[in-house]
Amino acid sequence: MSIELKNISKSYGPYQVLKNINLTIQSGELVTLLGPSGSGKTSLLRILAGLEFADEGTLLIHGKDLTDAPIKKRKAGFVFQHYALFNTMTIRENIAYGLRVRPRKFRPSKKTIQDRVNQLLHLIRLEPYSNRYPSQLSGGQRQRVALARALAIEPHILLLDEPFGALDAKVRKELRQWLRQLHQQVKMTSLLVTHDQEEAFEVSDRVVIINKGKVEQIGTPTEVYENPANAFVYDFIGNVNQVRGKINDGLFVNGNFRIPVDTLDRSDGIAYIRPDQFTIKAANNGPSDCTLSATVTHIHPVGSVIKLELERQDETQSIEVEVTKREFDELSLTKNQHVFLEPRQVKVFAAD
Ligand SMILES: Nc1ncnc2c1ncn2[C@@H]1O[C@H](COP(=O)(O)OP(=O)(O)OP(=O)(O)O)[C@@H](O)[C@H]1O
Repeated sequence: MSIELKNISKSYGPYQVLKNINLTIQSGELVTLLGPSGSGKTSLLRILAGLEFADEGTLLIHGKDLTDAPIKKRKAGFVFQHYALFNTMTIRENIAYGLRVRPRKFRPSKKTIQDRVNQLLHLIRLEPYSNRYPSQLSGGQRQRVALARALAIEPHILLLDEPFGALDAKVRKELRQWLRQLHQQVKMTSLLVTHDQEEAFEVSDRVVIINKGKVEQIGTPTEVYENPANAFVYDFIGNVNQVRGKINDGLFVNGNFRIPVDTLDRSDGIAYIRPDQFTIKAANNGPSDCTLSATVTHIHPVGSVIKLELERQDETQSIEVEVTKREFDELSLTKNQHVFLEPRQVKVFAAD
């Protein structure tokens, strides 16, 4: 089932939390809303779920206008950060709950419910735990049960609001991989809300970057990482070096560092360069204007990657660079060594 949000806006009193949101989620896609705290992610999810209503705009699910429809009509499965499992029911009973409480007319037979629960227990890999109570499970296991319970009712769409937010880093990582595999099996149209970049990039088909109630960029994780649409996205996604300078006559200038830019407008500008987008050279034999001259001040090996801190020679600014262990060994870099940094990719945006 596809989801289409068209020109969705929402205010609480004078405060506009969502501004003209347009988003289409294809059938079977897993899309993540990623943004800082207070950017409007949960508000958008709640509008989709029918827990809130938009002031303006349209919501279509599988082409059907459900903008003003109540929760029931949307056939959404939810999983929230705080698993609301029923503590007095076993895992099996928890998963079966949504089907068992249906009016008699719509309730599947006992056998059908049992088969569905068995299938879901298998899917979440908790068959041996089916007769335990939630308090006898770990936090990660409980969230898997919450997901099975959401899927039991055969929802048309799945809404996940920081489902792993309350779990520790290692468990989160395991559950991310598990969610990705699970999604490949069930192919349910899903919207995940998170402020965890790694989580968003690891599990999603596409990511929606949202800030102050506005969509900043929509794309695959690779598109968003490699080609951020604007300064906010550059800053928000991954580590980045910012070099502040002036844009004038089609050139961005900061000290001895000059980069041609598309605009002829005069303004302050910021050049963004990711730490892994530098080529380090012992001697400057490239076009000198596009190269930063710097001295190595710190060397931090982090697994197969070496993080370097360097101090520019023409300006007071430290630059972060990441190289592979192999590059590092080939260059035989040492502390206090003077090198030239040639950015392979730089993007300049006018400073606000
Ligand atoms: N019922 C409400 N009444 C008034 N303001 C609200 C209400 N719900 C949310 N807000 C405000 O709307 C803004 C967006 O909130 P929302 O929960 O959608 O953000 P979020 O991106 O999900 O944040 P977080 O990551 O911290 O959960 C916030 O400033 C919040 O205070």
